Parts: sequence; C-alpha cells; structure tokens
Amino acid sequence: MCIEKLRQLCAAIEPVDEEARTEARRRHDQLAKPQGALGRLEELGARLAAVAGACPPPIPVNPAAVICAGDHGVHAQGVSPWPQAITRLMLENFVKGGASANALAEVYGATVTVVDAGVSGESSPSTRVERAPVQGPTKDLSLEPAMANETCTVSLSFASSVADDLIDKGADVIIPGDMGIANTTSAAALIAAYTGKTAAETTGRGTGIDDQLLKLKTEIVTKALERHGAGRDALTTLASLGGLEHAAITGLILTAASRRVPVIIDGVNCVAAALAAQALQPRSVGYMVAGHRSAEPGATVGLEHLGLEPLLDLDMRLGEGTGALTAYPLLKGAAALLNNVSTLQELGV
Ligand SMILES: Cc1cc2ncn([C@H]3O[C@H](COP(=O)(O)O)[C@@H](O)[C@H]3O)c2cc1C
Ligand SMILES: O=C(O)c1cccnc1
Repeated sequence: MCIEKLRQLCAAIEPVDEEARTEARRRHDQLAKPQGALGRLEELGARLAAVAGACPPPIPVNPAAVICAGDHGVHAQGVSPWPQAITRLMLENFVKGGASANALAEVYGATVTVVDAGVSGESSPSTRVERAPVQGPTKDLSLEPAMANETCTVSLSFASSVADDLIDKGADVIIPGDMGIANTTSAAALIAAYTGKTAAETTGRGTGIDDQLLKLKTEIVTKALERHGAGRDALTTLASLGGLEHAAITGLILTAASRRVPVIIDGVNCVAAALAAQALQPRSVGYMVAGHRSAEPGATVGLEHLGLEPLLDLDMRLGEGTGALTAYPLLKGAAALLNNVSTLQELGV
C-alpha cells in the first residue's frame, strides 16, 4: 500500500455515533431492572450502539478471528527462551485447528483466518494461509529499523484486504490475534514509544523469562528506543519497532473501524497495534473493545493510554486472540440486552 492508500483508509474512519450511545444509555434506564443494575454490560451495549450507529445495536453472530504471524530479527538477542521455528509450527497448528485460539473460536462460533505476515521459512503449498507479499523475519530493532515504512504499509494493507473480505462476507466482529516468537519485545518498544513510558514500565516476561533475561530484554528495548523511539511519526514508529504481525493487526483494526465493525483488542501485541492505529487515526479507538487485561505490564500501560477498560482480568498471557475470544460472548450479551429486554413501561409500571 502506498502511503496515500493508508491515508485514505484513515480518512474513511468516521467518529462513532454519540447520539446512538446516549440513546442506548437512556434505553437501559427504561428497561425492566433497576437503573445501572447490569453494570459494565450497559456501557458495553452503549459502546456497540455508538459503533453501529444504531440503538439497539445488532447482536453479533459472525465473529471472525484473524491470527497474524510474523518472525522477529530481535530474537537473535536472546530475548525469548523459545526457538524462532515455533512461530511456523504454531502457524501450521492454527491451520490444523490445534491451538488454544482454535478451541475457543470453535466453541464461540468464530471463524479462524490465518495470516502469514512474514514467518521465516516456507510453508507446504497445501497450508491454508493468507500469505502477505513480504518476507520475514524483520531486522533486529535494537540495531536498525525493523522494516522500511513501505514494507510496513504493504503488511498493513494486505491485512486490511483480508478484513474487508471477511466483512463483505458477513463478519460482524473482528478479533485479531498474534503469533511471533520474541514479539513481546517489539510490543514493549512500541508501547513505550507511543505512550512516552520507559522500557522498564512496558517490558514483561513474555512467555516466561527469569530476572536475568528480563534485565537483558529491558536493556534491548531501551536501546531500541534510544535509536528510534520518541519523536517519530506514527508510521515510522510502527515500522522501526514493530513486527510484521503488529503492522497487519493495525490494518485489521483500522479496517474494522472504517467499516463500523467492532474490534476486540487482545493482549500486549494487539494493544501495541491498537496504539499504532490510534496514532494513525485517533477516531479508530471508538471502535475498539478491550477484551482483557494481559498479565504483561505493557498491556495495562497501553490500555490506559487508549482510555479503554478491559472486560476481563483472568491472568491470561498467551496472545493468539485468546483473551479477546474469551470476551466475545459478553458483546453478544450486551447487545441482546438492549434488543430483547422489555421496558418498565411495557410492563405497565
Ligand atoms: C507454543 C507457544 C504458543 C504461543 N501462542 C502464543 N504465544 C505467544 O508467545 C510469543 C511471545 O512471547 P516471547 O516474546 O516471550 O517470545 C508470541 O508468539 C505470542 O503470540 C505462544 C508462545 C509459544 C511458545
Ligand atoms: O499479552 C499477551 O497477549 C502475551 C503475553 C505473553 C506472550 N505472548 C502474548
């Protein structure tokens, strides 16, 4: 995608509908229950009304999980205990249906689309993935920009077309997920750059590293921020510090927003992409629902910056879209309440 196309995508995002939100809040106060008794489900319903521009909002029935996978040059610095080859093995596992994300998607009725945003090595021709026209892994972000701005826009644009296709076919909620060994290092750097926080505040244990490795990882993020942190434009920051899956997830988020479809934000990698989307087009935040609070510290820092309160806090720290998938039924419930509960007036009160 040339920069101009990215600009067009951002420009196509309208503000969410504040009148529909107000109407939903008013309707909740009239339903056959004490005012406010459905707690945060009421505000979630109002948010869905604002996204759809309608009160009551449609009840979602066709959620689409889109798992974006990419490999990272910074893996060479020893920031993850896992070999890079796990990314491709998991990509194939998503296609076979054997990952945690698949189990949750199956039970909640979500389709799973797998995007190879730049995984090292070759997949067998029979593997059913959407293959982005870029080569992974990224460069080592602690030494040089992870990718060129142009590569970043190609990845973003490719995922954007995947989301457009899914929405054209009836998807009514987009649930991005990530896979990429070492990507929590990249996410920590992105979150620090977009929020102005330090590496120490955003860097966490990822798949589960010890204190010594956490110290090294934090130093790597600090180094990356010194090289290409604050003061860059939104796209250059994403390209310099992000992974190809972060760029792709940013494309999914912006596209969902441009189509007035809610997008559920998962853990630290999706939060990093959500911050990129916010920096590119602040109006996109109105279309986001924070699925859960990941145990990774950068996730909380990022959600605060986005002004989003996560629905769930289950100590999850996996990624793949698992936290967002777990939160999905709450969106169905919140919309169903606004659609199907009688008003006190209808009961003759
Ligand atoms: C088997 C396996 C499955 C995963 N599914 C998601 N992740 C998660 O862990 C990785 C990031 O952690 P770090 O930065 O510490 O490498 C990402 O792939 C993320 O999606 C997984 C990790 C592993 C090992
Ligand atoms: O927050 C997440 O989604 C996460 C945390 C650790 C490793 N991978 C993903």
